[in-house]
Amino acid sequence: MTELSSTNTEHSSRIPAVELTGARLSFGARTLWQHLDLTVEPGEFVAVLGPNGSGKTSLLKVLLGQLGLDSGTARIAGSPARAGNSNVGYIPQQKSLDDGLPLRGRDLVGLGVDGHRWGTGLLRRGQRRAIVDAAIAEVGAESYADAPVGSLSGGEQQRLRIAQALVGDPQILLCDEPLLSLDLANQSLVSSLIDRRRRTHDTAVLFVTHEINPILPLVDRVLYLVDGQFRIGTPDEVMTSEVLSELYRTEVEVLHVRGRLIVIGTGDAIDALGSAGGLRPGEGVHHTCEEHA
Ligand SMILES: Nc1ncnc2c1ncn2[C@@H]1O[C@H](COP(=O)(O)OP(=O)(O)OP(=O)(O)O)[C@@H](O)[C@H]1O
Repeated sequence: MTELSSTNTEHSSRIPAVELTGARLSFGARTLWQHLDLTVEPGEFVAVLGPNGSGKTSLLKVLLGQLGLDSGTARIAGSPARAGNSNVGYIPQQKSLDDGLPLRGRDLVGLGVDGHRWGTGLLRRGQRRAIVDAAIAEVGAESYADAPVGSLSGGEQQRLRIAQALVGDPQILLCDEPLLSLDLANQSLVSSLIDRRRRTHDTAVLFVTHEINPILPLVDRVLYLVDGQFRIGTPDEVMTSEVLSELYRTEVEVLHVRGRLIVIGTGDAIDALGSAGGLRPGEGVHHTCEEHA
């Protein structure tokens, strides 16, 4: 397998937010990915792309300590990946919250406090409230934080989920398609909240998406998974006709149209969305690229 890899030299002396070494994950006879080496530096924004079933969510589950690797290691901020790690914030795939759910916005955010670094039950009520209020303010959700979550729009719910993921002050944020079913304005708002967090707190971001165009200006590197193969590199290294044709083992064309990339020939949802790229010259491309056999 050929893989591209790159390192962010700017941060090279710090403990990586994520380190996967020789990682392999399979279910039964099917190997989702193997020989995966990925180091994500603090403050780095990595987009995880690939067709349905390529193992993107499973990768997040490994980092969340919910799935074990078949071989290799997964480390978060220098320690083995484990469940309940307060260094990890997680924004799960968006599911609309039930209308009748007896939960206010601030209760949803508060769930992120429990079991985190402050320890369950150790916080005084006032401290807990201050932490939750700060997270709500960080995403600008003050005006609806006391409303039942089921009554809120998708964009409002998503802001609260981000607050919930950030309330534990994580060093890494794992996002599973956080823009799904949001309109363009909310996609932009949610992406910029996540981007602001990594810039102000040096939080690393692993962002699973089928739609790279809305986040392309933010992306440092792409991990592109297809049918057991993968490539890692900057968007302009990975999002090319040559690399994607090799990955998909069929002719794939990447077109630059009005500042976006349109990918033709992959036969998956990315085609239908008419996106999967959108390189803007000079943005987020500061890495070197090496090839490994
Ligand atoms: N616990 C499990 N047991 C067996 N197979 C599993 C398990 N979890 C995931 N899989 C399979 O592994 C494959 C990868 O699943 P995963 O959810 O990681 O893909 P994905 O790339 O996130 O897909 P999508 O883009 O559709 O969300 C799928 O074929 C899925 O059915």
